[in-house]
Amino acid sequence: MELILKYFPELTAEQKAQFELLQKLYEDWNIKINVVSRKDIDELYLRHVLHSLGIAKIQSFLPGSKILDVGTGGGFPGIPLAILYPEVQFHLVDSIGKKIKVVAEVVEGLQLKNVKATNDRVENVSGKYDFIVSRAVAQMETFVHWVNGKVAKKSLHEKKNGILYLKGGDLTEELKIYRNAVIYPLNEYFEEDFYETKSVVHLPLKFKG
Ligand SMILES: C[S@@+](CC[C@H](N)C(=O)[O-])C[C@H]1O[C@@H](n2cnc3c(N)ncnc32)[C@H](O)[C@@H]1O
Repeated sequence: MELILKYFPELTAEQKAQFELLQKLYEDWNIKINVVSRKDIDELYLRHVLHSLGIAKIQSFLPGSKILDVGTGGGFPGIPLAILYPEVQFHLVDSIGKKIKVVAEVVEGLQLKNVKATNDRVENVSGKYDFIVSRAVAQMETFVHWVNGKVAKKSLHEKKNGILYLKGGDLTEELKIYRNAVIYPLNEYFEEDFYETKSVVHLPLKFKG
């Protein structure tokens, strides 16, 4: 928890309490439905919560904006971002029902009012979003195909509407067809070794009506 405060010192008392509660909620739910590995539960804040919040260091979300988290699994990056931005609407989607069950329980435990969780493949989701966030779900080319047509026309943020994807390792090959993709290394924001090879990829997407 200190790790979160180290990089996000301006949390409200409610946000601090919500971030703190995450450990217990995931420990309890993981016993019933395994969504996070044991090792990752022990390092929940380093590997999941802070990593998710890396997106906020690249682009902070404006009140009223809409964010889609594709393949959210147990709720990453969507849930930590929803705690950080209570006035932003988050839609968390996963094709596996038991994962969405955990997400729904964690959302209830935290009393988050800005999260909708849907059990479906993202290809079946309609709606327009300012940004589509994700981690560890698919190669960029497949992902772009899935989310085509789900980006809102008007860009209100500093960065153009599109994808903000948490990726690791060398992305040269994967991104070579996307000349407008920008890689933001997270080791410029977080000093822990875990972030040495991690980054956020911003890929603006054109609106398709
Ligand atoms: C490796 S997990 C990552 C979970 C989470 N994003 C994280 O980083 O902890 C990939 C998740 O993507 C989901 N997924 C894969 N293809 C999907 C699709 N087309 N639509 C929705 N969810 C999908 C899987 O069910 C799985 O929960």
